[in-house]
Amino acid sequence: MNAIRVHWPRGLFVLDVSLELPDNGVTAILGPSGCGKTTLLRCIAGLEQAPEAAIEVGGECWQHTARGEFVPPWQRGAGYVFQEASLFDHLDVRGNLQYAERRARNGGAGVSVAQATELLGIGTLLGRRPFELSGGERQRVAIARALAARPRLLLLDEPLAAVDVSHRREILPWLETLRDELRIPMLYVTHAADEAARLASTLVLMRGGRVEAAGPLAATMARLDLAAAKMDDAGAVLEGRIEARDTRWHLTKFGFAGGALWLADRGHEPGTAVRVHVLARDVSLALAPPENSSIQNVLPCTVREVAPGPHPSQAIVRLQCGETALLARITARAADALALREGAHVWAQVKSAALVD
Ligand SMILES: Nc1ncnc2c1ncn2[C@@H]1O[C@H](COP(=O)(O)OP(=O)(O)OP(=O)(O)O)[C@@H](O)[C@H]1O
Repeated sequence: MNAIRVHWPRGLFVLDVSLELPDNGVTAILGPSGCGKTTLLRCIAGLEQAPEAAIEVGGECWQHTARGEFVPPWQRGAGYVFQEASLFDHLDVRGNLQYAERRARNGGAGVSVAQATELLGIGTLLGRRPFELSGGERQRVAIARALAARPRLLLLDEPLAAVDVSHRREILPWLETLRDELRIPMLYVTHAADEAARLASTLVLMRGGRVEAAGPLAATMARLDLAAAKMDDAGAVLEGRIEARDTRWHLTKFGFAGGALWLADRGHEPGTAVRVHVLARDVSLALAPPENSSIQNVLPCTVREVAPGPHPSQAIVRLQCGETALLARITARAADALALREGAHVWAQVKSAALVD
């Protein structure tokens, strides 16, 4: 476990965070603009010196203000990837990676320049200078450079914020590869729930300088007591596998602990482990299995909780579908008409769901 405690009043804004983070996998820090995500990351990296902090990573103390300890950023072994790749323009890609490798600490994760190059698929770019790269390529090089410094912890501050949608699609699979193949814990700052849904195993929700909630991704996303449940992109994350493909209709069957959904086929072979993000606004409810409906995906569920939605006309419902939580956003009038209460049996109609890619 890594322990992070930071208290920093900055005028009207107070960053007040106390977190325990796992030693592996991706922890997403999700929150609206201005909630303190970047300041927290910069404190962990040592780029900011909070007046009251205790930061311990991988058994090393990086800062302990009460004991007067502050390890400077270059001795921390934290890899940092910014929103916009800050590469050295006078060096080619190889030179950028070698620079990082020369500054690598002993004892960090064992990733050589060659491995970082392969993990990010940038072998053909090594001779190019940064101005000869696309936005997505620059960001992949920036991530490889952070890895070549053999970090103990990889800090990613909205690495996809400055790239367009097609480049996001290009970079995300590489981040998944890092997550699956390296044993470096990653802290991934974002304000996009779908990025967190795709990459993270742990979710930290921040609001107004504080941690609103932290815990396993799927369970935290399904909580109705958090502000995130009232956002337009509120939804549940389902983990499962591709079970079959219907090539005639270009559909694929996704099975999870609770049932199965038919989704648009993205070419995954049966057996592939995937995640699906089902937005609450795409789920409607019925008391009996609907007949003659255009909706293909209907799941038997039990109501666990009904809470007010983002607008007084709306309600948000947490459902249990087998072992899996689902969220539905419906009108408050419909919730009343269906007499939805905890324990009620309903049929959830999933209008649309997407593999998170
Ligand atoms: N140098 C500073 N002095 C005082 N307050 C600051 C300073 N820099 C940032 N802030 C304030 O700290 C708060 C948190 O900023 P921060 O950049 O950490 O938020 P964020 O969640 O990363 O936002 P975004 O998603 O927009 O990047 C903001 O309210 C900001 O106005």
